[in-house]
Amino acid sequence: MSSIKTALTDAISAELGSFIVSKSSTFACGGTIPIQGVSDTPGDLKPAGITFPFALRWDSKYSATGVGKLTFPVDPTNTMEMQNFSKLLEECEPASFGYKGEDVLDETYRKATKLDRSAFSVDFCPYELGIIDRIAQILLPNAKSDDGAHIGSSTHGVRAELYKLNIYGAPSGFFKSHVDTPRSDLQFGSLVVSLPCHYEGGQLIVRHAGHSMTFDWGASELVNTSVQWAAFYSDCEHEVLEVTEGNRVTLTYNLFYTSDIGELVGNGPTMSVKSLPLHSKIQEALDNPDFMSNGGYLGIHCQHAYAHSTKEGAQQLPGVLKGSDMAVYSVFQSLRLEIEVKSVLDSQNGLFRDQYRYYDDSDETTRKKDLSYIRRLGEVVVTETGGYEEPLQEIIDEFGDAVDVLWLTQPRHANVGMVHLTYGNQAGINAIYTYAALIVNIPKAAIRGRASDAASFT
Ligand SMILES: O=C(O)CCC(=O)C(=O)O
Ligand SMILES: [Fe+2]
Repeated sequence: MSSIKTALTDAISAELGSFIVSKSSTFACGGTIPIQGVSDTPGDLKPAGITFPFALRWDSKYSATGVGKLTFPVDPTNTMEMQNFSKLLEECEPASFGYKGEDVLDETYRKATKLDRSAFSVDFCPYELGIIDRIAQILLPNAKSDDGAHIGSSTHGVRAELYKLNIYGAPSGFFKSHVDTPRSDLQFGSLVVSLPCHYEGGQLIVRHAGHSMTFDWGASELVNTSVQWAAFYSDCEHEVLEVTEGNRVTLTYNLFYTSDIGELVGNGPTMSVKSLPLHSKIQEALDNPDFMSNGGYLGIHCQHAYAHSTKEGAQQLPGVLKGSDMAVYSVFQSLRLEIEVKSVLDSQNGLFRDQYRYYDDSDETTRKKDLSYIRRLGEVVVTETGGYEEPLQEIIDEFGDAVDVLWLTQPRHANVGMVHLTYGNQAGINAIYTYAALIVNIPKAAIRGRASDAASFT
């Protein structure tokens, strides 16, 4: 690789690195909604951003009517209400969690109780209170290109689906670090709503790419008088620390994309793409005829997980790119470079090392390079071609195009993207992982600045 190319690539990589870090801080958001007044009058207008006390009702075997009722905020001085609260605690069941496709009960991993949504109803609506609009603004940036068109030619809204009521009680309710299992390819996140009721501990910690956000609702003086909430991308690791006093009562919602809702919502913070240092670093490289003079591909592995190997998941991309992925996509798109989300075969785990290398004649120094195997998104490639423990060239060739990609970041989230037969001691089926990545087509120096005429991948 020429030294100019190396210098320019390093400059882009460094800038891209800090850009991803800065944009990676958008992975969770939260808020507080005070509860005021006592109005139960239908049609009484609630002032914006404020809600009235609300009731939870549940199927109760203790109640003569078959229905238990508790009003939030819970008043600890009201003996009747405290009795209702005790009944609720007794009638909740142990909460399981998903592990390798199974529902598992294991108190060393999660100690909490739950009511399924079919067993309760609650007079609380996150849409009415603006929570869902806020999530759409922050977590779905709906990036726009220069001409104002939405990326992926669609705008996305948020649909929140009530999932469970959970109680994490003292002395030791908790949920160890995990990621949530998406319930469909359209699920992108989770919303947790903490109902007003005294407790301590039980901090929710959400992590992504070296950043972490802590929601310590129990420590807030508003814990008794406000609804507090947090939403985050499903692929972000999170945990609930031990509750040391009281009961932490939450509603959880699964968050889904809705597609093509026009211009009604989603006009969240728009980035001024052209003023970004990353934009000028790439422009500088493109202006230099010695940078990738014969054209080629730049690759940026996605920082978030996507359902990139299913048809439904792939149909949503690139419109549903999250946080920093959408930001990076927008920068390259604003430079009028052809950029696509692609499925990349895992070539990092020594599978192809040494076997599949070639010499790049265009470089003065003959250096060995790894080829990347790239394909459109949306399906698991199944081949009956057999291999030994390690996949052979002919298997890999069935996956897609072998391309020389200049990678700027490391892979992160793997999906099974290809399966093939194995022989050896025992015949079987082997899975090869794929990663979702942004692949940018850099035109030859001679035609840069004009519309790219580069061919796209198959
Ligand atoms: O209660 C919380 O803050 C988070 C709960 C959670 O992670 C879950 O239900 O999957
Ligand atoms: Fe979770």
